[in-house]
Amino acid sequence: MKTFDALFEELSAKAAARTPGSGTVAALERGVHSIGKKVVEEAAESWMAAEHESPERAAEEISQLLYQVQVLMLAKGLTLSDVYRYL
Ligand SMILES: N=c1c2ncn([C@@H]3O[C@H](COP(=O)(O)OP(=O)(O)OP(=O)(O)O)[C@@H](O)[C@H]3O)c2ncn1[C@@H]1O[C@H](COP(=O)(O)O)[C@@H](O)[C@H]1O
Repeated sequence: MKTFDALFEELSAKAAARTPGSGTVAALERGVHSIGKKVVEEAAESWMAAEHESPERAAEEISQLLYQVQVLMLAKGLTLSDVYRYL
């Protein structure tokens, strides 16, 4: 099972290598504005799934939110440590 930290490592490597075919690389090329909208979209879908759907569906939407948050971090050049220091 993939963890938050392992996913960030994977996405960082793909961003650095500009891996062809990577959706993450494509999202980074679209930029912060586009990624920000995906964060908001997935946050709303997580909320709606939590209110109206099953725990499994909520978990699926939340996983997509976590992914989009990591893409936003990469777009801003942030590391996990940059964020964790505020937890
Ligand atoms: N966890 C995710 C993940 N969650 C969501 N998404 C993408 O985020 C987008 C949002 O999904 P939506 O629900 O909005 O679906 P959609 O409306 O059909 O998609 P869009 O039209 O918005 O693209 C989709 O295009 C998904 O591909 C993800 N893309 C990648 N990952 C992970 O990131 C890794 C690297 O991915 P690549 O960079 O594509 O190789 C993968 O191995 C996965 O583990």
